[in-house]
Amino acid sequence: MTVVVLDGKATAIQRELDLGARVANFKRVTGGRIPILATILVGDDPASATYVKMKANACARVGMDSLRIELPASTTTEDLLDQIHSLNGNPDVHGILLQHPVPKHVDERLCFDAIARNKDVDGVTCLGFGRMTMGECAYSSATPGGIMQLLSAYGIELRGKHAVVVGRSPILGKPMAMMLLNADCTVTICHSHTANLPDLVRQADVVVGAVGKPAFIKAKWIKDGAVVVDAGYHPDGVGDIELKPLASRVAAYTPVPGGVGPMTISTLIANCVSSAEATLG
Ligand SMILES: Nc1nc2c(c(=O)[nH]1)N[C@@H](CN(C=O)c1ccc(C(=O)N[C@@H](CCC(=O)O)C(=O)O)cc1)CN2
Repeated sequence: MTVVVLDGKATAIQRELDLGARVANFKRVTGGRIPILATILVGDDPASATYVKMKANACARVGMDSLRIELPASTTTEDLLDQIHSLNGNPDVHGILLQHPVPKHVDERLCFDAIARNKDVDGVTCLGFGRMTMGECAYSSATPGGIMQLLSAYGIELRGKHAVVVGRSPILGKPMAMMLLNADCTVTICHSHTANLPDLVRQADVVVGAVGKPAFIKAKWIKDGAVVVDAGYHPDGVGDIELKPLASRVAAYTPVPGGVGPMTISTLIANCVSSAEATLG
């Protein structure tokens, strides 16, 4: 059986070429303005700091600017809301990224939902989720949007397939399930407390690991010929799915690293470029 490696790194590099051309065109038609992504990092979680840096680097690669806001762990919900409101009102800023997770004492949902609809390029607001679910125009949530782009880039047929999403987080599992539903999949949403998880995963034509627990989904649960998407990112190149034993008997799979992660970042950047272009009228 031919096994397709869904190479997110290569696909994201390819996509960045197109984004670079769009940014250059934006500069040309605006007489030199540059799309700007504002990133907000609250606290000192080293992994979050790395992801924000990776996003700023991606902005630079396509010719965009980033406005990096770093706030101490003691930041209150009110302080963070003030920052977001100020960025909402800043005409030079085209997109706002609030890195998740924020410290526990901060009301993350309230802060996500304070991001203006036209700057929600990370697709984290309830409004954006609702609009996307209803098939209305909205910026896609970065990781699920990146996964859909990757599946499309490799011509993976989704219509009529049974997709099992393991995970139900607001920025990953829930929007992923809705995007697959909108792509005509039959979708089952599971999580770490689902009683008959192995039986449900065994039925999947498409499995998405989005549970946030290292190697939680076992290779033996997954049927031959399935499409396997691992959205987990844990130290030492471990995802949410036990991938190694699967690599020779599935139809396609995303490697970790180099699969979903780079597509998350390129989707955020693509949404920010689209937001800048939308200001051109
Ligand atoms: N506001 C958000 N917060 C978080 C999101 C998000 O989409 N929006 N996702 C995750 C973390 N994340 C981005 O923020 C992220 C994680 C991993 C990668 C990635 O590319 N990983 C590489 C490997 C790491 C490396 O090279 O150092 C890979 O998979 O190849 C990108 C983004 C939580 N928070």
